[in-house]
Amino acid sequence: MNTLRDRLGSETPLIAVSFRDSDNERLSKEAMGAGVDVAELRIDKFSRADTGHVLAQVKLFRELATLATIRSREEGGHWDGAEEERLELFRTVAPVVDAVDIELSSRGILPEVIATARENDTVAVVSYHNFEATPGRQELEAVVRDAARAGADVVKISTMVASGADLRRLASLLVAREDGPELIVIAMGALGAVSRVFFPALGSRLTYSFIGSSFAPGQLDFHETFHLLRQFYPDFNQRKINELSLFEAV
Ligand SMILES: O=C1C[C@@](O)(C(=O)O)C[C@@H](O)[C@@H]1O
Repeated sequence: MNTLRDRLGSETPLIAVSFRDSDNERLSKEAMGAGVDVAELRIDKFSRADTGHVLAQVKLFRELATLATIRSREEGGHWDGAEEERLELFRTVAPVVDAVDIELSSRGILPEVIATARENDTVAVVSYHNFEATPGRQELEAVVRDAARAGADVVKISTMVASGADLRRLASLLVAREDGPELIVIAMGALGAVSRVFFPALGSRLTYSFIGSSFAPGQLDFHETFHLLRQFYPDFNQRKINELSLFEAV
C-alpha cells in the first residue's frame, strides 16, 4: 500500500523539501524531526548517478515519503546522460521510492516510466515546467489533458509568472478541476511565491520548499513554509501536532 497516494488524495496540504546528495546523513534526520512530508531527491543534481550511490541516498530518507526526480536539461534540470540511462535509473528507484516525477516532454521514455511506476505501486507525477513564462489557458489545459491521457496519477505544472493575470490563470486550473488526476500547481518567481502557501487552499496537493539553498525562483524556506501552512490549514496543523507532539500554538 502506498500511503503517499492516499495522502495525495486527501485535502490536507503536503510539504516537500528537495535534496541534492550532500550532507544527507544530517539533513535527512533534520527533515524527519522537522515535519517534512516528502523528500524530493533531485537525482539530476547528484554528484554521481551510479546505482549504489543513488540507492544509498534514497535509503537515508526511508522514514519519509520519497519522490525521485531526474530532471531533463530542457526543463531546467541537470541530467546529462542518455535517455536510456535515465530510464534505467527510474527502473532502479521505482521499487524503493513512493513517487517518481517525469516530464510530459520526455516523450521517448514517458510510457516506460509510467509503466514501471504502475508495476511498483509508485505514484507517477507527470510534470511541465516553463522558466520563461506562463502559457495561455488552452496550452495549460492541453498539458493537463495530455498528462492525464499518458497515465499520470498527479499532474504538476510549474511556470514563471510575470503578472497577476498569470497567477490567476494558474489558479483557475485548480478551481476548474472536476475529476481526473490530482494537480500540483506552482507559480515561480517573486510574484508567484504566494502560490506556495495559498494554492494548496485551491487544491494543489504538494508545496515544495528548501533547507539550505533554493531549487527554484520564489521557493520559500521550509521552516517559513511550514509555519505558514500550520497557520492557515488547521488540518495540517493538527496532523503535525500529532506527528511531532508539538504544542497547539502556531
Ligand atoms: O518541479 C519542481 C518544483 C520546483 O521547480 C519549484 O518550483 O519549487 C522545485 C523542483 O525541485 C521540483 O522538481
